[in-house]
Amino acid sequence: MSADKNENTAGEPVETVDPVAVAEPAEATGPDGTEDLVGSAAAADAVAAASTERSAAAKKVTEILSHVEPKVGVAKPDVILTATGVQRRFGGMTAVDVDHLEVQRGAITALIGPNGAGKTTFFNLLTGFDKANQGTWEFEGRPIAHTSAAKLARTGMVRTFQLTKALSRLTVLQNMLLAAPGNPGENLFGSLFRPLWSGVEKRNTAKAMEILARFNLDQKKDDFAGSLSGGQRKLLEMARALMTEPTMIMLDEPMAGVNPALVQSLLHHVQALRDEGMTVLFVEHDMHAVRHISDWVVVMAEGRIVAEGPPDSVMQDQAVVDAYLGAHHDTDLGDDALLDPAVLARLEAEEEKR
Ligand SMILES: Nc1ncnc2c1ncn2[C@@H]1O[C@H](COP(=O)(O)OP(=O)(O)OP(=O)(O)O)[C@@H](O)[C@H]1O
Repeated sequence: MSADKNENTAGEPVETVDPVAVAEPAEATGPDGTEDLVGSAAAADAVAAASTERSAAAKKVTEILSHVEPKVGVAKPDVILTATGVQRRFGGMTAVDVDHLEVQRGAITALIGPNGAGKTTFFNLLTGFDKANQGTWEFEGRPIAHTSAAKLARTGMVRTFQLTKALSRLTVLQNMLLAAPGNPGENLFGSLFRPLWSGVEKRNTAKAMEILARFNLDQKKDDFAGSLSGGQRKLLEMARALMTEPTMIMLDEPMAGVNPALVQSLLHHVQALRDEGMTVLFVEHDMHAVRHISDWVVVMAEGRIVAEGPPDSVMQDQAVVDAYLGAHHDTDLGDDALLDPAVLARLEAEEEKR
């Protein structure tokens, strides 16, 4: 998914959104070089150990979803987000044509599909970054079809953004503060009242540092965001989103540009969001990631949802294999061998020595 796709080339109006989010087109994520998400052998062991155990939250959501029939548009027991009859056309081409989708609260749902399937467009519609030609959708039972991304964030649904060039020139901490609700960029009038603002700033700084520590980025608070590795950038994107204390977090390709040796660590962080009670929806091309952490997978092809269900059964669905792999018969739909904790611990240790 690229930031330029957020723009509507059909010349139709797109709602004004948070300037943090759309300052400039995203640049490619960081180099594939050394990353230090896992700072020590002990930390690597901890991540590996955690990845082998399924959390209570994971087990619970798996149990709940095991009673849901894996068929397109199926009703879920505890829905946080619903989309119905959503269509988005560009000229004569229908990019999105979704009859019905329900997203289960507290689950990690992956949105996958081949290139051009409509994932980005659907994701942009859901998150208030584009307008549908028709359709309705609800978040927490409230209609959100005409709600901007900034307003959505205030209601508890937030999406991550690839770090733009402008944000890369700010420090890690400045990035966090800019993402805080009520920051001076969002409310210039408020920033005129310095004493009032400085109280907010102190609280926001404390909150930012707490979140950065959780992602092992607190030591980097004064570094320019642009100097972070690919994996650290992805963590900063997640950290920024958490500044709004969301109930649902939408992740834009969380594994893109991340050194494969450190994907496991990132996956662990995404799972932790679910384990804390957040609902996660993510668009992703990395099938290992999808298989490993998703509780539910939604597959798009040619604008429509062609399958949905638990990861293992969806990946074996013939319609998915046909639609998804039509053009790429050699695509690996998630070989778990790569996720073997021992292999990963070794890769991470090697990476650390470099
Ligand atoms: N702003 C736009 N103007 C015109 N056509 C667009 C626009 N955005 C997307 N499309 C078209 O809509 C279709 C769906 O694109 P979309 O980017 O949503 O797919 P995707 O599944 O996210 O693909 P990828 O995996 O490559 O990111 C494509 O044919 C694309 O060319």
